[in-house]
Amino acid sequence: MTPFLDVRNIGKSFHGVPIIKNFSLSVEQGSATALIGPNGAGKTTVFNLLCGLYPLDSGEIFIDGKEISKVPKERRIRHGLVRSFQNIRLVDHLSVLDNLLIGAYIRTPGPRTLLTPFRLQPRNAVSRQVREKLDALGLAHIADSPAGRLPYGLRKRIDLLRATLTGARLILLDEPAAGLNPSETHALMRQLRALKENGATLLVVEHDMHFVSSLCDQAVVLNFGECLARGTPSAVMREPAVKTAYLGTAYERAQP
Ligand SMILES: Nc1ncnc2c1ncn2[C@@H]1O[C@H](COP(=O)(O)OP(=O)(O)OP(=O)(O)O)[C@@H](O)[C@H]1O
Repeated sequence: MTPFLDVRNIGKSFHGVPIIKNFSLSVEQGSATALIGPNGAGKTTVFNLLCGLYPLDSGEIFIDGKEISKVPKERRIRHGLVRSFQNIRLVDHLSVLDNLLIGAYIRTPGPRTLLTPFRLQPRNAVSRQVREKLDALGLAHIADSPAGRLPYGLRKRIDLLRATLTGARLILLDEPAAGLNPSETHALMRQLRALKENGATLLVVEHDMHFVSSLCDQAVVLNFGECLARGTPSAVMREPAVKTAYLGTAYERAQP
């Protein structure tokens, strides 16, 4: 089976220093993969390369069998690639519904539709569909609230819903659980699992290994820009090389 995301031997240097070295990654559709590793390992750089923020020095990236290595960053969304950032990027003074309409209208761009989110045209079928999506998450009651007034956990979920409304098929998540309390984490987890069940493919950078184990089918460990281990989250965390990378050689010496 062709992987949905196929990253082949990518490399990137900054100022002559190799940061990502011959890194490959294969992700099946409808699965969740965690990209983990110690600070400075290169996780964010891999995300930036996937999004097209930096050009690749070497290697290729395919989404659903199509090469996107040279597709400009703003066009990658057409291939179903979206990124949900750790710092939420909602428009605070707009309502939840209007924020979501911005996501939904990215699927149907054009001068006429671009005006619609800002109430310059009558509400239409898209708005009804977006309300239904909110309702399905049990969030219909916040549709008309200004996004900026919501608690952080709800803003996070709206940000994720907006990303999915763009027609996203591959969602990159930057530390989704950071800053959430346990009940917010649980609600976000449910939303992410539902996305997976509906066929979305998730790639997650996350330090919370409990979250990773609950959500992800595979974990890929990056260290100094290279793949150190891959497998199920629990299997990779048992690997001595991974423990050493996270905790230093002192950890290994302390083991019986
Ligand atoms: N634009 C850039 N120019 C120069 N060096 C960079 C650039 N982006 C990243 N780096 C360097 O690349 C290395 C990897 O950084 P990156 O942010 O990808 O790591 P990370 O695994 O995401 O770390 P963390 O978990 O701390 O966020 C670091 O040494 C960083 O300083």
